[in-house]
Amino acid sequence: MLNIYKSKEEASHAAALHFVEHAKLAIEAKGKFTVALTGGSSPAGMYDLLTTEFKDQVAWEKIYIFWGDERWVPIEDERSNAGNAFNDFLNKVAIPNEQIYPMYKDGVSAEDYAKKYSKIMDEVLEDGRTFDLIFLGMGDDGHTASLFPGQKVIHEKDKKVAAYFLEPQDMYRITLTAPILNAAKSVAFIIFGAKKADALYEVVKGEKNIEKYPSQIIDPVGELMWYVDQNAAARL
Ligand SMILES: O=C(O)[C@H](O)[C@@H](O)[C@H](O)[C@H](O)COP(=O)(O)O
Repeated sequence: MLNIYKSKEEASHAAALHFVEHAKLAIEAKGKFTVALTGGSSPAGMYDLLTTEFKDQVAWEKIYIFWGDERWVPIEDERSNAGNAFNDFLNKVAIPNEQIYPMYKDGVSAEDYAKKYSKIMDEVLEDGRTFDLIFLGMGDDGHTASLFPGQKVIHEKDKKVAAYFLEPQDMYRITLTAPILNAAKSVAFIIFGAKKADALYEVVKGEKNIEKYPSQIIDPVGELMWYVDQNAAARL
């Protein structure tokens, strides 16, 4: 369901509520909530609300945090999705450290850690592959997670987690793959800003072309929610 909000603040509030409500349902049903965070700057407003207005509404000790993708850089690096999430969110709520699984580890290769991350998912997720909730951002080129236009990883069907060298960014990326993203009980896109308007139009209304617009791949067995502001939705 595509929800268009007047501002990114309103959209962030709705996305934070999505987190709180899905956490409550999952914890009531099975005593835990597994979520994969997106990277990028779009979740910042949601994190701010989860650590203030909504902080007392979540049983943080029952939450298990993964990531949808990561740049293969140390957590201290300003480009690190995990590093940013710790600074903006995880250092401010009481999730047990052993329930937070950064998608990066010093001293191992991205490829080896992709295999290890897949094993961690086997241990923590009830069937090794289904998240209760996955947040995704979208680039102005239509990528999501680290599924970038023209990259072979878009078509990965076997590995749950894949790592590869992303030429245009001169860095390794590690990412959940389409089968895992689409196995989720709930997927929520968070997309703001006019520079995303063309890509969002192509992803939602354009011709099917997952090579060019990988976000089109996202079609989860569960619900798909879009939290977008009117600037990003200008062409819809
Ligand atoms: O590691 C990453 O870059 C992200 O996971 C990526 O998929 C991000 O969600 C989009 O690039 C949007 O980024 P912004 O939210 O910064 O626009």
